[in-house]
Amino acid sequence: MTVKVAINGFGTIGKRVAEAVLKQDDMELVGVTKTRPDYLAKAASLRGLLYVPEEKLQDFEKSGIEVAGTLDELLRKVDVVVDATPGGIGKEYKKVYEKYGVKAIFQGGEKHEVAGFSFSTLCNYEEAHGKQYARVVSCNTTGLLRVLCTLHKEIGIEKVRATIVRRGADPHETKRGPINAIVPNPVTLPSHHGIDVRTVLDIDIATTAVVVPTTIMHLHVLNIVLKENVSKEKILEALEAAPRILVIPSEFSGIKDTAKIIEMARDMGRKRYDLNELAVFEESISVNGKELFLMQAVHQESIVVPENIDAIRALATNVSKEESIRKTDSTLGLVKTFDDVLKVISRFE
Ligand SMILES: NC(=O)C1=CN([C@@H]2O[C@H](COP(=O)(O)OP(=O)(O)OC[C@H]3O[C@@H](n4cnc5c(N)ncnc54)[C@H](OP(=O)(O)O)[C@@H]3O)[C@@H](O)[C@H]2O)C=CC1
Ligand SMILES: O=C(OP(=O)(O)O)[C@H](O)COP(=O)(O)O
Repeated sequence: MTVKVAINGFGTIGKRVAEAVLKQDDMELVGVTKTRPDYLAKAASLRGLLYVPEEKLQDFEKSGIEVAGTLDELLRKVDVVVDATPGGIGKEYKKVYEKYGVKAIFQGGEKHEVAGFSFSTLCNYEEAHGKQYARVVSCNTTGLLRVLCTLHKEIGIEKVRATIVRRGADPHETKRGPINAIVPNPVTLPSHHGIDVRTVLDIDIATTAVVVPTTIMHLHVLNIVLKENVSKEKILEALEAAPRILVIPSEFSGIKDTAKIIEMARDMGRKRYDLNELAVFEESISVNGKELFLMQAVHQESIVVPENIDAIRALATNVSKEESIRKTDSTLGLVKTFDDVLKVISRFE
């Protein structure tokens, strides 16, 4: 079965999910929507994929950008819509999705209640089968859950305390900051990230967050109390066996910060230097009895893309979790180990 997909909101997340859908042999990208007639709208129009809300038709006509139809027309043609509009707007669109009986996947900027089900592949893929709505949790929550669900399943987690160092803006965002400050975010504790984790995984977790002047990645400092004493080897074994977690051997690789991780993605030839994998610094993993510390980096613009593709399958098909991960990760070219990274980089021309 081919799942017909629409993307409402062709921005940072939407354009990446659209490209990922195009790579799936069991999905068809029917169209994407734009509200502003800019270069991305023009590019989508050249592919015959551009749909716009009815009240915006005139703006596109004036700009000479040809549209394939209205958002309502697009929704009549599809099985699933991925809503990647700015946070809070998806809630308004839900009424339209309901009207056309189309399944919808929302993003982390929406509240859990909008979908009533928050999704993270490694944690709850199977529970999504047959649902009408799902919300792919935000980039930070996706990064946290990849590690936490893996360790909870393998060893068991008693308690998590974490600090999220958030990037100030995405690279294209001109009007955000800070430019020269570290901002408590929020100053009253805890931050929303731990609360968001609990919409998927019922564990004792509390998080704090600060925003810093960088655009490329978030960084998490995790302190996890496990249910039993562990060794560093056991943690490494669990993380290396899990999909979408890339352990970075900082010592010999020379990769000791987020700038170097992004340089690695550039050397790999990743489009827009995307890194769908969660990057865990091997050197940071330290264990004392049941207590584990580690640091990990999240490429905020791309980490949720594989989860969106899995969410489409989980809602609209009977494909198993393992098969969906296999299809998604192989089509998007995800790597499992640092040796795989080296193999990709060594293909330089
Ligand atoms: N950026 C990030 O790091 C991450 C974001 N998220 C979440 O993903 C969601 C989308 O964020 P992001 O991609 O960054 O946002 P962007 O602002 O980059 O993209 C949103 C797009 O939606 C379009 N849009 C705006 N208003 C409307 C509307 N009323 N109807 C249809 N389209 C509209 C805009 O394009 P135009 O108006 O030109 O058509 C814009 O390009 C949010 O919930 C966010 O919290 C999740 C993980 C990471
Ligand atoms: O950090 C993010 O989400 P999160 O902190 O809610 O996990 C996303 O990158 C979106 O962040 P923004 O709301 O600062 O644009």
